[in-house]
Amino acid sequence: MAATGSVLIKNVRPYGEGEPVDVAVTAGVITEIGHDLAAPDGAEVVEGGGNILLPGFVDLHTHLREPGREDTETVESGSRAAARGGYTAVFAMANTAPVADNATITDHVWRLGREVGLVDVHPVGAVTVGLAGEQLAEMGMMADGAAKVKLFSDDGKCVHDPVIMKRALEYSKGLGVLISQHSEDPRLTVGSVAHDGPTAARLGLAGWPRAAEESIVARDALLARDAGARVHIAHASTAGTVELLRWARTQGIEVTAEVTPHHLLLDDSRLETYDGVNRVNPPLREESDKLALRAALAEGVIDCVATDHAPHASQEKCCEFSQARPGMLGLETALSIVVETMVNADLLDWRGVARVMSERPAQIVGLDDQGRPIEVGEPANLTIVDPEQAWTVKGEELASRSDNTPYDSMTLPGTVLTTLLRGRVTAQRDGLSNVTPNGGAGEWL
Ligand SMILES: NC(=O)N[C@@H](CC(=O)O)C(=O)O
Ligand SMILES: [Zn+2]
Repeated sequence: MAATGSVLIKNVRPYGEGEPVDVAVTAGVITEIGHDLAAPDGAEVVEGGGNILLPGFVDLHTHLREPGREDTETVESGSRAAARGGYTAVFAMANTAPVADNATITDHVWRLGREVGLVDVHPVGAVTVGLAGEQLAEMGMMADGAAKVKLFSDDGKCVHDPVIMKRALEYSKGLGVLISQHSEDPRLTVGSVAHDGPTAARLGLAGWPRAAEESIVARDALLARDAGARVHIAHASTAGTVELLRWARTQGIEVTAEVTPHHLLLDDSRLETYDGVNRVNPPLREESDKLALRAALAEGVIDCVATDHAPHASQEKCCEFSQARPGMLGLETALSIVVETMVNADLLDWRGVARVMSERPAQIVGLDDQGRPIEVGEPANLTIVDPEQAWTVKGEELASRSDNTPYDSMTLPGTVLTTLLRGRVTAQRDGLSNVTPNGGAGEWL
């Protein structure tokens, strides 16, 4: 019998640096890193094929849809999608049905995640009851529950009332937790479906102005300053938000921010087809915003990548653009989009990928067992990535229960081969690029 989590990972290059090494794992912890290590008795051997070893990714923004919309995603299907994407921890947003605004629900989601066991599922608690923006939820009860909720958000909706947001920030400081704000002034986005720019005007789509986001980012930075609290900006989407973050940092205000893969790769030129798959909140912006977001991520002004994985049923996405639900899948394609937009553009090296996909998100929420360096004594939350191997996305083949990926039929660079959670293999592709005929990505085992 192999000890729990007893694995020998052969032939991998931590952070893509140096000669390949072996990594031995016992009881979920890295016990040795070196050349030609012998497998401990009964250990599972994972062949790395000379590929890159990174710390497992941490997603601060995942929609798992359980409870309530299990037809589109469950904790299990979303966990599988996460593991295949190289993730070892995800933060499951609170806009479920019922809303995760109390400890009964956050603890329920946490337990479901534990039972599935493919990824650490950290439920996000709602900031306000029912996401209605009027009355603060019992944040303390959720923080003290079994799930030990660390991140709170009304995501999908903005905590719009400044008085409520001020109070929530004060509470979050006292509780040692973090609020992630979906920055959108709802009075500026009534009926809006697309970025407020020339494309939307030409296509006759109601525009969502940059100011709807930026005014809330600025306001919340000031509220955080006055409360002496931290605040996190979900899915930053404009060049102006980048400038505001930069300004806030110069003031010593503790604002962190995430960017989604789709805002790094796509822009509103995608809307020409009126395909509902491209509808998302905040909307795909202009090329200049996209380039500013990439530069900000490289520079560290934006801290991390978060997927905003938002599964929807096909009948909710296939309709006329303005009727389609906003949101797109992200977990299984995030690494590839980061490779395409950041690594292949020489904006990030693999240390940088580890920083934005794993280390910074873990630090931002205060996870002490994720986003750790690949060193002896650290938990073996790891992912092996083949940078040379491309794969073609097929919506219906994804582990997600939904198939609303904007990358359907696209061939993307960079493939996740194996993911390990505390030394246990949670996802594995069959075959490595150097052994798979045609260099195509192998099937998931
Ligand atoms: N991003 C989206 O367009 N949709 C998200 C909510 C959100 O993150 O705003 C969803 O829950 O579907
Ligand atoms: Zn949102």
